[in-house]
Amino acid sequence: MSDPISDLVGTNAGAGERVAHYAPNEPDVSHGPILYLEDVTLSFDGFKALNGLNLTLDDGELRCIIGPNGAGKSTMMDVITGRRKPDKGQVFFGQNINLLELPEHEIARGLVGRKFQRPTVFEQLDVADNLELTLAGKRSPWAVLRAKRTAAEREQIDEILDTIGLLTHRHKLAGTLSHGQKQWLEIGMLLAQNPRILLVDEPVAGMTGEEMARTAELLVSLAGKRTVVVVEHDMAFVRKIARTVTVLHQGSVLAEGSLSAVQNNPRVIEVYLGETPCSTSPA
Ligand SMILES: Nc1ncnc2c1ncn2[C@@H]1O[C@H](COP(=O)(O)OP(=O)(O)OP(=O)(O)O)[C@@H](O)[C@H]1O
Repeated sequence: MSDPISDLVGTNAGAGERVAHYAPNEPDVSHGPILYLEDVTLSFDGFKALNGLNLTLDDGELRCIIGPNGAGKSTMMDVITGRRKPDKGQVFFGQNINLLELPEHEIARGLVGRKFQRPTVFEQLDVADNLELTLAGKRSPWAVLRAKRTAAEREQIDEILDTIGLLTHRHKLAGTLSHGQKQWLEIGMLLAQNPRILLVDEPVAGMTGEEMARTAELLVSLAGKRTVVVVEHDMAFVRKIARTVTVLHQGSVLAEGSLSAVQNNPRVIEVYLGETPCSTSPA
């Protein structure tokens, strides 16, 4: 009978130690966290956009990241996704995968998915074809149109359509969707790549109140199965979904904890000059 451990590859221990094995993309989350950033610094022409940043995310949590303009939020996401390499520091996925050693395209494949603020769907393809394109890793929209969908692909597409609430829109051209529906489709396209961590940048900018509420439900429903990181300025939305909130300022963590704890933190209040996140109306 085959031993499941011996089917896996990779080891993170020296000779004589008890050896733990992991498949190449399988993070060791036995201690809880799925992402560790330690003392990460990244400078642009001597200016430290990230300055000794420490951040730990637990596997399956939903984390909101807030911070004033220029705090380093986008740069942090660039580092986590491998788009930029820091000058200094460590970035680990689980305890065993050094993200600094992986190119961006490998990180995107099953490890970390990133959704940028503006939706980038294929407007001339229908909703299901958009999902198929990312699911199958097919190289072009033409390949999707030509190739026949397998039963497994159909099942996966249905599951994602159900998750993002677009089952009844499967045959609609993506270009005809509302802004909110395009954002959900793009989240679905990320899900099709099956990332363990989802980074979502300002998901509700430009959405109606109803779309915002559905987006909150969607992101909350994704946590648990995946780790979800939401970078958001809209405090009404953060209030709807927040568990743990991290406040970035000048490239490092200023405060972290429950939303009410960070809102009442004098250093946070000072940084926001009494505006958001402390003076927005209750949800
Ligand atoms: N390519 C770059 N070259 C020079 N400076 C940069 C570059 N990218 C970012 N910065 C600077 O680094 C700092 C952090 O920028 P970043 O975009 O990460 O902040 P942010 O928190 O995402 O801000 P915002 O909320 O406005 O999007 C800012 O002062 C910004 O001007």
